[in-house]
Amino acid sequence: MSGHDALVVRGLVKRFGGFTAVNGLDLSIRRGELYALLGPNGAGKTTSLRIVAGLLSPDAGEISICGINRLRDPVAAKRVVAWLPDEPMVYDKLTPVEYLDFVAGLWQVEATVGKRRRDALLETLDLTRVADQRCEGFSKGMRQKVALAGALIHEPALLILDEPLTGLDASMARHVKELLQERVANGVTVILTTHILEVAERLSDRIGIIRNGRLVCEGTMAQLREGGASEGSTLEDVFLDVVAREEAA
Ligand SMILES: Nc1ncnc2c1ncn2[C@@H]1O[C@H](COP(=O)(O)OP(=O)(O)OP(=O)(O)O)[C@@H](O)[C@H]1O
Repeated sequence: MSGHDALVVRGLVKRFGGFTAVNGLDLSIRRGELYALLGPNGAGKTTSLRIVAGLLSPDAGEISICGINRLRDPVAAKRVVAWLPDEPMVYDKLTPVEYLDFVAGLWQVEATVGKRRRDALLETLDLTRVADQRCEGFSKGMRQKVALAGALIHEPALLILDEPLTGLDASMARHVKELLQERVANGVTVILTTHILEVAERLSDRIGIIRNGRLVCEGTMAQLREGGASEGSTLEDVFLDVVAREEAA
């Protein structure tokens, strides 16, 4: 495995009883890349990424995160990765400031550094005006942004987001997209799943499509078009074409 890649996954398998949700997944994602992992419902995206984030154990396979073996050195791997689920949990009784200070403390971020990062994240995500209000009255989108700030406070090298834009209004979605692009410009690797294909098309450097727990197609938008789609086709056209071809095979 290459120590230079943000993520290398080889032969990943996950079974739930007799059902194989991830079936020999291979992925290589470079540092500083924004990678969109797409696939139909139930394709195995969340399961695969939960394994990478250390929340599930695989039945087979190898995972390297920034050169760290995920399975052999889980504590070191956990320090460089952040996982944001589609319905993140934030503590209702805490304010965003208290929540971010708490998370920074868990990661043992030095206090002045943590405060600087916290204030910058609150500003970028347009949360400053609610920074001292308890999260209990917050909308889903606001909670998602607080959780995203929490995921970033220890400055992970690899950020994995499951459906980060679902349920966000246009302005909130823009803040999140800008934050992700800014992180990627600074060398952070971002992997996201989304069913909003225009977002994947516009934001990502590369796109992978999985079906039945396997990678069936991967590349830049230009490369995906070369794979048979007509000139000017959108990611939605490519995606539907790939899935239809796989189903027919
Ligand atoms: N804990 C579990 N127990 C049993 N089956 C599971 C479990 N978690 C996931 N699965 C099954 O594994 C398959 C893959 O699920 P997963 O959530 O990874 O798909 P996904 O690609 O993220 O789908 P979606 O786009 O709908 O979120 C599905 O058939 C799902 O029902």
